[in-house]
Amino acid sequence: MPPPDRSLVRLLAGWLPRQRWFGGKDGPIDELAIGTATELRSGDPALHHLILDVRQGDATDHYQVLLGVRGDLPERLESGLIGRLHGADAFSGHVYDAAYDPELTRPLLTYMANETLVGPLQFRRAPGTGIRTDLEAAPIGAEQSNTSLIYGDSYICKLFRRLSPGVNPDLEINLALSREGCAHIPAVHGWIELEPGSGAVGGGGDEPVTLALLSEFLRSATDGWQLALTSVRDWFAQPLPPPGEGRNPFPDGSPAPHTPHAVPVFTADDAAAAGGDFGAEAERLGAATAQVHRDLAAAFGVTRAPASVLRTAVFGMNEQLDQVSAAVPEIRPYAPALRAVFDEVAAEAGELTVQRVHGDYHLGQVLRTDTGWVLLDFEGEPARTPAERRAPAHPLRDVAGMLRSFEYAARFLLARDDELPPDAAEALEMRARAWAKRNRAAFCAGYAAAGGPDPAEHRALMRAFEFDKAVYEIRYEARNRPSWLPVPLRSLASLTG
Ligand SMILES: Nc1ncnc2c1ncn2[C@@H]1O[C@H](COP(=O)(O)OP(=O)(O)O)[C@@H](O)[C@H]1O
Ligand SMILES: O=P(O)(O)O[C@H]1O[C@H](CO)[C@@H](O[C@H]2O[C@H](CO)[C@@H](O)[C@H](O)[C@H]2O)[C@H](O)[C@H]1O
Repeated sequence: MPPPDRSLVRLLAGWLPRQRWFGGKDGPIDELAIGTATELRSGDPALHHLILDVRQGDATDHYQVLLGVRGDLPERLESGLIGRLHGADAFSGHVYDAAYDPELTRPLLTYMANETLVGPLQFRRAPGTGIRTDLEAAPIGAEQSNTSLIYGDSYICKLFRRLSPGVNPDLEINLALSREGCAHIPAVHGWIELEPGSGAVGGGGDEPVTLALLSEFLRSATDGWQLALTSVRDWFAQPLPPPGEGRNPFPDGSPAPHTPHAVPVFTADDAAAAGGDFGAEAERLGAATAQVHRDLAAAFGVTRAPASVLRTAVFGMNEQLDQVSAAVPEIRPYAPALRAVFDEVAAEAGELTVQRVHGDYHLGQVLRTDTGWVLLDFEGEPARTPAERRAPAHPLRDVAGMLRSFEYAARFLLARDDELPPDAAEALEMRARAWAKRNRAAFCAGYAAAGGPDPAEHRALMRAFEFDKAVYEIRYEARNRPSWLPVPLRSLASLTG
């Protein structure tokens, strides 16, 4: 019989690729090893903290797993089952994802409150805060790149799944923005890190490696994606006008659709009649975004980047497009139009002012609380390298990310419904365009009015950033959520058409 740790490795290698947060779905795992294993609790149930070193081709990634071990596994924990091991060592019994086990996740709060050190793990409490230790955790149900636990209704603890060397930008930026007194982020209460120089996670130099972030849970907040979708649903549900009575939805002169279900102009009155208009919220979100950009500039500084930096960035855009075209054939018809937009920016490239930005900005990363918008998840795009995520960029990259998200929200219901009769689909496509147009404009107006660079004065750059993000999204959807692929594809068809 193989030694138990080899059996554990085999179980983990079968389980890992099925996890939503696993970033290597493109290819097989060539080798999996347990990089570090730290026992956080002995007995039954036991808790082990593992860092898995996962080699795929030439690249090795590092994933964090909280591993529970129990003799008998209660039914409520079965969804996290990784497998069963027999033997006499610490891992014998049912091994499972302990993120789903409140008995095992509760001690993490106690450790953070007491700033405990266990082996290479360092539990930290944010300066000037206390941490309650009597709360039970439940994992959040959302589709995520990481796993977040909600403790009572007080805290949310994000366990980073794919680990990067050094301090995670989410922690780094949240701490820096707190110091600036930024009103648009949740309070940081604590974090977990791997001591500097542990050698795990590809070195990490003299910086600790961030493993988890504990923040204030904004219980009464609703995320921007849900709010936007509600508004789109209301707009789609407006009764269609009788044939011939439709008005052109595009005041800028685009041709009226040749359909008996032509849609009305999306004026503020129409929107109010539909209920749930998002325009004023989009404008406030634009203003909050500009304020966070201002605080990021104050915390980390700004730099003047020569034209060559933008040309290099455009080279990267074309390179990403090549890679995605090779992997996802559906993007190929749009490639010439995308390349033309990228090349236009490269030809006109001048000096740019760059700074730290959000990096993966979309409606799912913002929460509307009773008092205003709060921004979350400053980690950057999961597929980028740690250096790319921390590199200064033009703030309009974030604006472009959010404009993409308005496109997504507008088309989400449509692109995933094959059942619509063709003329209804055409009419709803017009409504989707009108909704996106209205909210994109409101967001940009709020952003510029609050002091951000005016997107209207940087049209070519905005288009390049937006198309680059769309290319990223097409790869993201193909890899992670293939049934969503029509959403960015339809939006590309509309934006390049
Ligand atoms: N402080 C918070 N309060 C309430 N909900 C939160 C908070 N932080 C995150 N969330 C919820 O968790 C979701 C995922 O959080 P996020 O930080 O974006 O994780 P991931 O990197 O895994 O996508 C968000 O879309 C939001 O709905
Ligand atoms: O939030 P994450 O850091 O995990 O970001 C990744 O997943 C996002 C989806 O959950 C993805 O965002 C895309 O889908 C959103 C709707 O679900 C949409 O609002 C965004 O505009 C779109 O980009 C994001 O790209 C990815 O990095």
